[in-house]
Amino acid sequence: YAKIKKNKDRQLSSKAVTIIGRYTRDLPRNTVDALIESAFSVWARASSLTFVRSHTLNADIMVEFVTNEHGDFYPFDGPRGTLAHAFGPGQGIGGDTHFDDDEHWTAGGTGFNLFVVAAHEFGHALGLKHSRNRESLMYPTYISFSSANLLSMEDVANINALY
Ligand SMILES: CNC(=O)[C@@H](NC(=O)[C@H](CC(C)C)CN(O)C=O)C(C)(C)C
Ligand SMILES: [Ca+2]
Ligand SMILES: [Zn+2]
Ligand SMILES: [Zn+2]
Repeated sequence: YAKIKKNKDRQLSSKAVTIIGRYTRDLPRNTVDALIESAFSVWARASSLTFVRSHTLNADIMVEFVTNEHGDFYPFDGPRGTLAHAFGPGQGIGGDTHFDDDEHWTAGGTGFNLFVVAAHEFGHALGLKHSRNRESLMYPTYISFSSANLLSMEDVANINALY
């Protein structure tokens, strides 16, 4: 029974992801898709989570690039300052992740690394809070990580405590 139960839980830890609205103009569309996908794979590798790309509007995690006031109570603030935000798991806006398109998004080099920021945001979308440790991906300020070991031991322990 325990095995079946584990598998049942495993099914529950599959998340559908839809990217909506205008993509950032800083990067080619397929680069954005690839960076978002690799940000999810950071969490999939460290847990039993799986992510499936969707095009429905009721996916678990809706991803979009927006600026300033954008329909939730957390308007963005122009260039720099807040880079992005994500809502914890739940119905409706739960899990949704917004990137401030007044930032300059990059795949490496000058600007803010979309892969790193997305991995942080998806941590929130999966239910993680901030960490006080600078080596944690869930540290509240942007650090251009070496994408090698993005997750700290604490991050891995925390995601596995949830799923
Ligand atoms: C460069 N600007 C920063 O470092 C800003 N931090 C952020 O924008 C956080 C995202 C980073 C960590 C990817 C917001 N956050 O926690 C979203 O879940 C400030 C520290 C200025 C707020
Ligand atoms: Ca901003
Ligand atoms: Zn928002
Ligand atoms: Zn955060």
